[in-house]
Amino acid sequence: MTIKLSNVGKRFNRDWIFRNTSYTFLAGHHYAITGSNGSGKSTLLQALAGSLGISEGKIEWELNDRAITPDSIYNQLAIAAPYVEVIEEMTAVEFLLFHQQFKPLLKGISLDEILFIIGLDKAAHKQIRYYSSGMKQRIKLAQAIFSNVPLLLLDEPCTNLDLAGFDLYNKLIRDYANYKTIIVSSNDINEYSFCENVISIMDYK
Ligand SMILES: Nc1ncnc2c1ncn2[C@@H]1O[C@H](COP(=O)(O)OP(=O)(O)OP(=O)(O)O)[C@@H](O)[C@H]1O
Repeated sequence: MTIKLSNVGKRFNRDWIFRNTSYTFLAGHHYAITGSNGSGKSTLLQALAGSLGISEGKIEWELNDRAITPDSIYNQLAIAAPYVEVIEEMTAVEFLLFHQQFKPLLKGISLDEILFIIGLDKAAHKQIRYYSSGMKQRIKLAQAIFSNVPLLLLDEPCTNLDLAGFDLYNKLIRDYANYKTIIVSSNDINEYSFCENVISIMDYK
C-alpha cells in the first residue's frame, strides 16, 4: 500500500495541527511518526486511516497500481490504537472470530496458534473485561497484526506491555508483518526500532 499526501493540513477549530504536509509512504516500508504530546501524531494516523477528514490537501491510497477510494480504504488496513476499543463482553476467541468476518486473518495460521503465540491460550475463553490491561493490549495487537491487510497502523502499540510484551511485539512484526506498509505513532524507540524512516511531525507545523 502506497499513501501519497499532497499539501495535507488538518485543523481543529482555529488551530492547525499540521499543514503543508507532502509525503509519500511507500509500499512495504516502515515509518515512525514522532513528536511531543499533543503534537498531532494520532490525528495524522487517523487521517491516514481515512477515519478523520482533512481540512486541506489530498490523500491518495494505492494498492498494486490501483487507486483505493477513501470509503474503501478501511478494508485494506488494520489499526491498533488506544481509541480503538475491544469488545469487553467477548472472549478472545469470539473477538478474533468476530473481526475475521470483516477482515480475514493471515492464511496458514489458526486461531489457537495465534492465541498461543500471544500467550493468551489459557485465557482464550475468558471475557476480555476480566483481562489485565497488558492482556487487552496483546489481543488488540494480535487482531491488527494477524489481519491479512497490506497496511498496518499502530498508535503507541506497547502501551501497558511488560518487557516480555515488547519482545513479543517486535517478534510479531518481524514474523508476520514485515512485508506490510507499517506506520507507527510513538515516541518510544522500542516501539519503532524496525522503522527505516522516522518522521518528526514538528517538521510539518
Ligand atoms: N476531536 C478533536 N477536537 C479538537 N481538538 C482535538 C481533537 N482531537 C485532537 N485534538 C487536538 O489536536 C492536537 C493533537 O492531538 P493528537 O492526539 O493527535 O496528539 P498526539 O501527538 O497523538 O499526542 P500524544 O503523544 O499525547 O498521544 C491536540 O492539541 C488535541 O487536543
